Amino acid sequence: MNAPTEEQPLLDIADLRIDLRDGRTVLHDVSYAVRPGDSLGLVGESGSGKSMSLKAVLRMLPAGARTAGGISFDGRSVTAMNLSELRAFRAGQVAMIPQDPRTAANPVRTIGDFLTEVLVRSRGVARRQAAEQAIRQLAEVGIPDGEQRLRQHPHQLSGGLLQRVMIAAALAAEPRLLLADEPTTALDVTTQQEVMAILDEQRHRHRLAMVLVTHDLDLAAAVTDRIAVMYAGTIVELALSEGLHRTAQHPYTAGLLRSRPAVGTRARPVSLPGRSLSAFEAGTGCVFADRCAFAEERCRSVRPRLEAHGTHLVACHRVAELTAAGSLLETTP
Ligand SMILES: Nc1ncnc2c1ncn2[C@@H]1O[C@H](COP(=O)(O)OP(=O)(O)OP(=O)(O)O)[C@@H](O)[C@H]1O
Repeated sequence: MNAPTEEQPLLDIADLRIDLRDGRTVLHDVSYAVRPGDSLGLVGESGSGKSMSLKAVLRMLPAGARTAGGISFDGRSVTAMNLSELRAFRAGQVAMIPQDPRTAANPVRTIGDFLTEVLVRSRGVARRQAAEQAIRQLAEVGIPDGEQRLRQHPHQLSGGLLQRVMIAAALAAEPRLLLADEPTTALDVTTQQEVMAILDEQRHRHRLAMVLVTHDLDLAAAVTDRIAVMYAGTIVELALSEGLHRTAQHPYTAGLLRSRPAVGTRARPVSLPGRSLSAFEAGTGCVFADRCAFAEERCRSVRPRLEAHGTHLVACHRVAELTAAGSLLETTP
């Protein structure tokens, strides 16, 4: 279950909880670790807290939000960093790949300005040298005509090209951790695959750790080592990505898998009943109890903890009996 290496975690999240200014809890009991070069997918429906948990790492939460629990990077507490430490952490250790490159890019500035700004301003690199470096970085993400691209504005590039520019910009600062929040959802399907392949290749080449937020279990399984399935502000299952589509142990993970169109089978997707809850809407019991076909009395009153079951971590009172009979994906209530 742990990453194949015994290295210390680069990012270590322990019992993270976030309450908004109005008192609503949006994240609770979230723990995971990512080691250097390791990648984790945070998967779940809308509102489950995936983006919030990335924003917490960067300390970019909505004003007035309160954080409890630990977020440490390379052994240092992110929550305890002062402003200049935080600025250095954001500029040099961690990079965010945005969801929609068009919203993230400044429309009036050239791609060249965007890519060279950090090098010229913060690192004192000469403009010509910074441009040459930017051209090399563009080539690395599959943009061969960099010299010309540097003179262009964001609207002159397709969404796919612009997202490659964002990846090049993220890598320019030589970060150790990439945070990617639905990095391909704003792109068309074929472009999505190309951009994801480049991100994956670059991540491996530079041995970067990555946390990838997505609602797409198959995408997460293809490019991450482990997957944390989130529901209502918490992790309900954490397991190795490989084989998760066969070995899901939490009823929510199984439901997510059943609800997606599976390539190569005749099985029809079956939607999860009801709607996804946010953390503050969940009661005292299991966060998934209202939508779970297997829920019984204790599931509605006592919250299960995320505990080891085989090679998975699972938060379900009934995990042992549900999985005893074989694959949960075949089990009907
Ligand atoms: N800026 C904000 N102010 C107040 N509440 C917010 C804010 N951003 C998110 N929330 C709330 O926090 C909860 C978690 O949202 P979050 O964006 O982390 O979910 P998500 O899993 O990333 O969903 P999506 O896939 O839609 O991005 C939701 O209930 C959401 O409404």
